[in-house]
Amino acid sequence: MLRVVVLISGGGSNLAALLGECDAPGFPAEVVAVGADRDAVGLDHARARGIPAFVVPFAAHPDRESWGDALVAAVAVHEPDLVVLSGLMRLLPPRAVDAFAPRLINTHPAYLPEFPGAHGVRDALAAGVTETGASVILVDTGVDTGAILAQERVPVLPDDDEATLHDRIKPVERRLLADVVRGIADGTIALDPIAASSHAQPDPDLTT
Ligand SMILES: Nc1nc2c(c(=O)[nH]1)N[C@@H](CN(C=O)c1ccc(C(=O)N[C@@H](CCC(=O)O)C(=O)O)cc1)CN2
Ligand SMILES: NCC(=O)N[C@@H]1O[C@H](COP(=O)([O-])[O-])[C@@H](O)[C@H]1O
Repeated sequence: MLRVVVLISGGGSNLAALLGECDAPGFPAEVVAVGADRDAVGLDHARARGIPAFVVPFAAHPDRESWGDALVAAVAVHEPDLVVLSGLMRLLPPRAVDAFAPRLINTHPAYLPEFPGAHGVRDALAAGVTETGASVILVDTGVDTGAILAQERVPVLPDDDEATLHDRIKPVERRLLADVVRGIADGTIALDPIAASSHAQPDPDLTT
């Protein structure tokens, strides 16, 4: 059984969907803990199931690296086989990436490398594209520059706003994430340390 720690920042709807997948008989993974960089309401999805929930407040640390070190320590307690960033709205500093990679993945609501960053849905709308997507990637020291493990196109409709488009993207994200976690657990997806190496140029902002 693959031991998974999920990290979030917000409502955790994608976490809730993964928890539901884990309930299915034969699903080869279990969420053993959920963490956040702030007091995220989504942690209640874990608490309601008796799954350990923890907060490592970014604001409580003098800099990103020290926050990252504290996060690594809090995650390591749970001895994960895989760390899933599912709505963690905080860039991990290089030491934290290196502590977890290549068993570190992220879901993003865009068809990477299109629209990376904190506002992928908003940016797709602003660009006026007729399609965007969802992606699951390995996490490296860049911003959404890791190897792509799964992605799928999602249409943008003329009357979409950020909420309606994001609501169309999320179910695709959830399915892709479940498929990737299942694939990692059953060995059909190999997390290649080379592919996951920090080949990206570290984002200079990551050390602030
Ligand atoms: N080292 C990495 N860490 C993280 C990555 C990554 O690719 N490399 N992905 C993010 C998730 N994400 C996009 O998928 C993302 C989230 C947040 C940001 C960002 O700029 N955050 C700001 C704070 C924004 C805020 O407070 O609202 C920051 O960290 O300073 C960019 C991309 C997870 N971590
Ligand atoms: N760049 C990172 C990013 O935008 N992540 C996105 O935040 C949402 C979290 O929703 P949730 O808290 O309801 O699961 C998800 O769509 C996730 O892909």
